[in-house]
Amino acid sequence: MWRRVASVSHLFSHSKSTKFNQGASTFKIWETFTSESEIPTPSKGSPFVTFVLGGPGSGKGTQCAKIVEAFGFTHVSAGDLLRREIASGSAYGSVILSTIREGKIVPSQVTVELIQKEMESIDNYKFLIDGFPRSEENRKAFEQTIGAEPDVVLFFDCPEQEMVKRVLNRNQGRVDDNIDTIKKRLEIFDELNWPVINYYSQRGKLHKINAVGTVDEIFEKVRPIFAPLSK
Ligand SMILES: Nc1ncnc2c1ncn2[C@@H]1O[C@H](COP(=O)(O)OP(=O)(O)O)[C@@H](O)[C@H]1O
Ligand SMILES: Nc1ccn([C@H]2C[C@H](O)[C@@H](COP(=O)(O)OP(=O)(O)O)O2)c(=O)n1
Ligand SMILES: [Mg+2]
Repeated sequence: MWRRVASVSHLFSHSKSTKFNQGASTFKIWETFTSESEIPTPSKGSPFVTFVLGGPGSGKGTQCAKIVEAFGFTHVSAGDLLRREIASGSAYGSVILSTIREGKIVPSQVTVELIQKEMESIDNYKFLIDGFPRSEENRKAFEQTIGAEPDVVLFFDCPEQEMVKRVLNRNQGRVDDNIDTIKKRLEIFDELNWPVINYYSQRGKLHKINAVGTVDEIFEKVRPIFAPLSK
């Protein structure tokens, strides 16, 4: 069952009543997950949550688009939600912008609240949460606020040099896609990502994917993970 155990609604003005905290009919926590080759079978009405991890430029967003197409997931990108918040001119926009520009991680309550609102607004039960959790703080905030764990965690493992090359060629006009910010992002990624990876590895939820190769080659490594799910 998904339940909100800590309210962060003081950060944003919206209703406290959510589809995630309305009782036993909603969302299940998968406490154990024993085999890396098996995924839990989702039941209609329960969310199937996949966290998508990897450094900047490792190909998370690109692979998410392929997974959406093949398996009918809804893509929820933490970075996109934060950029949307900046563009909306919200009170938090300028703080989010300066945090991203500095290559740092936005406070977890802000990001989790945005993810939660987005999930609540979507009429699907299969979610890809891209670029989250980027730290143990992120991970714990999601658990505490939403009261759930992911079913599957993908980790796109990519050498730094390749990530830098891809980000510098990304051409999306992002404030963090410059060499100075990338260096900081990679340092922070190196410092904060591994505890999250270890956590999910120990819980048998982690699928580590070598992210070097063509987009299609990488997707062929992703596909079998979700093959048991129909679209
Ligand atoms: N396998 C790949 N090989 C080469 N370039 C790639 C590959 N996957 C993605 N890219 C490109 O690298 C850049 C970063 O990819 P993206 O999916 O945005 O990564 P992330 O979301 O992890 O930062 C994009 O310009 C994308 O088109
Ligand atoms: N969980 C998250 C996700 C993103 N952010 C911020 C900090 C990140 O550098 C930016 C951009 O994230 P995004 O996932 O879009 O970046 P990449 O696709 O990995 O290049 O957003 C965050 O603070 N916390
Ligand atoms: Mg991305």
